[in-house]
Amino acid sequence: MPAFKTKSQFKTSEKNFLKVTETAQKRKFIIDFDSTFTQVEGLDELARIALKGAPNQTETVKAIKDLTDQGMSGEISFSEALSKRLALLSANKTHIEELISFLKGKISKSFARNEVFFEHYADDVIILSSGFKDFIVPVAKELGVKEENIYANTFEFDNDGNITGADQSNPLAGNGGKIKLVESLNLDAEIHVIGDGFTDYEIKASGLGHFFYAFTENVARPGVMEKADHVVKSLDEFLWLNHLPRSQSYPKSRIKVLLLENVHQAAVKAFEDEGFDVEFHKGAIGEADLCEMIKGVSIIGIRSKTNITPKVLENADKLIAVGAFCIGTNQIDLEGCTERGIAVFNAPYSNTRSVVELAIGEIIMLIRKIPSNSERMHKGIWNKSAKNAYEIRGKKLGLIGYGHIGMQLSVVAEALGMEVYFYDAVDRMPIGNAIKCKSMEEVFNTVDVVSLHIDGRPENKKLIGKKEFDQMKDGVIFLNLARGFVVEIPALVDALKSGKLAGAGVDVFPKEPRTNDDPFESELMGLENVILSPHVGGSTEEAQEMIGHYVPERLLEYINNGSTTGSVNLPEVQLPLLTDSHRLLHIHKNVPGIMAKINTIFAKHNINVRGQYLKTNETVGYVIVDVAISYTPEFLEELREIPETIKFRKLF
Ligand SMILES: NC(=O)C1=CN([C@@H]2O[C@H](COP(=O)(O)OP(=O)(O)OC[C@H]3O[C@@H](n4cnc5c(N)ncnc54)[C@H](O)[C@@H]3O)[C@@H](O)[C@H]2O)C=CC1
Ligand SMILES: O=C(O)CCC(=O)C(=O)O
Repeated sequence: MPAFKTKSQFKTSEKNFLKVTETAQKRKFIIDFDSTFTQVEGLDELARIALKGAPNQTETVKAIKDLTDQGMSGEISFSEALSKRLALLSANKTHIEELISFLKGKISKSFARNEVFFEHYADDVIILSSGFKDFIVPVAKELGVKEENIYANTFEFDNDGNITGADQSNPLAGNGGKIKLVESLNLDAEIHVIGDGFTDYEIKASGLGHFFYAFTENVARPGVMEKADHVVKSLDEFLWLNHLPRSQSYPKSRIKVLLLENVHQAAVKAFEDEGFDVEFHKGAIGEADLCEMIKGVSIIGIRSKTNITPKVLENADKLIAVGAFCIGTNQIDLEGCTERGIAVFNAPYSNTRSVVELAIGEIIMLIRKIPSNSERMHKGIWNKSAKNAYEIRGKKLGLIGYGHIGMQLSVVAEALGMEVYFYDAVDRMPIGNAIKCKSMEEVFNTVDVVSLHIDGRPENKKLIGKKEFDQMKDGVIFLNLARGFVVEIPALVDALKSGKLAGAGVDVFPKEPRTNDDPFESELMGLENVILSPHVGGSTEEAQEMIGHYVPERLLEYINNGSTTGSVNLPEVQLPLLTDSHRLLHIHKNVPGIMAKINTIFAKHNINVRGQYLKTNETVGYVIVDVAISYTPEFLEELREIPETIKFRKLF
């Protein structure tokens, strides 16, 4: 799904609507080029290209960059910065050609996705830059800026095409150049200036501009930001503030995404590429801190150790969606999320194989007594013996929980020659030759290896205790790679010490450290033939990368399009792409008569409905309506004010 609308996706009706909603006041938009229209500074890049391979390249490029920064932040005068930079450049016309093609790929992301604005306001967009027309014109024209509206310096060349300086007759080559230039234009309009530098602010300060917007998508200069009427992280924000045609109904740079527990960088990139305001933390966050951090956050990404509790939700004033970058969702108050219309997504199978491989590895290691052998070897003790070491071939594996992981483990274990027995709370079809048992006890009485693969629902707390260990055969191997709280640890310790269990593999614990800097403690530490691992069943590069793509895709589909595919708590709806309409997303309490109320409001306002979708579960209903663009704010307000409304969003 394309993240943003392209120009061609804005049909005539939408453009007409946008025309109607324009303010009567004539506006001109004066836009800076370097680090605003493009992500980079043209002269810095020209230096990099021209000095490629030169012995002093690094120092000279740095010196030029420093001068750019000093000039932009107002530390030295503009003309001083420019003349010093030109003196350091050893560039010619060929380098400019290379620069142009480089800059075309470096147009600021929020500019590139808002071609509709440049098209609509072609007569009113002015590029005003202390850079050089030689490279600005071809790049700005990419978005339809008119050449006659581009004001910048021009290079001077010698006969061999080498840059020798700047045309000094151009007012932009000197101090206060932007002010002089705007003055000369005699613009009879409300002037909005957008830029990242001090000279952009000076237009407003001189009284020639009405508003100054510090543009921080590429570079944030505190000295400039503090002077601004508005600090805008993207062009989307500027367009939204001014009710101008744009590709995002609400600027993504104002939507905060909080990613915790070191989720894969692919996730960070997915949100940053779309312009969201992303905050990333390596560790989990405790309830008290999270209650503060969650304020203003629209999307949160967690793994298994951050608890989204009722108290956290009480503080979640803007939360739209939760992404669990794992399988389990027991750490999330799902009921609370549903009541608040917060969509929860997880990654139901991206790490399944990783857990299965670890379980197989641990079964082999434990049945061969490798942990105790290895420990002795590290102490210099050689004890070569076959006593109580076995093959897994022909042994009986018992699975408690026969879901995604249980089933895949069943297949792999059979391929290695094990016989599989399983018990699941739900009537599951056996895969391969696996044998379904009627109870956990039946499994425990039968097998040589017990492996837990149940989920973390509250009823599973302390599912396995003394009684269950007693039901197992003597000398069994026991694995818990599911959730720590499902096993009574003192009972497990007793079973290991008494020899009832011959060994155990434990990956999950009732109390796990929140970060890698916190200590781990457990009564299981130091016991013979026990493998302890720090909840890494799903922690492989492959699984984490897959999850890092999968979960953001679900979240972005929901945020951008309204689709709830894969949601664990909201009714699932897979929606078509939105074209030439506005989409209204209404989550409401699922009570009798609610649809009648919604439809009455549509009828009263004579709304032209282009598509309607409805799905419900026991608690909530999710209705999505695509409408023609000619509706009124009162219509939206009435929908929002239906007492049963939980959440209401509009997308275009
Ligand atoms: N150690 C790790 O890093 C990882 C741990 N996990 C844990 O593994 C669990 C299982 O994952 P999947 O197989 O993908 O989940 P799943 O939802 O596909 O399967 C769980 C199965 O357990 C069954 N079940 C639940 N309670 C039961 C009970 N008391 N008795 C019998 N059956 C019961 C369910 O009916 C279901 O079939 C996850 O919920 C998660 O807690 C998952 C991934 C990584
Ligand atoms: O990788 C994690 O943080 C959690 C893995 C897990 O337990 C799960 O996927 O449910």
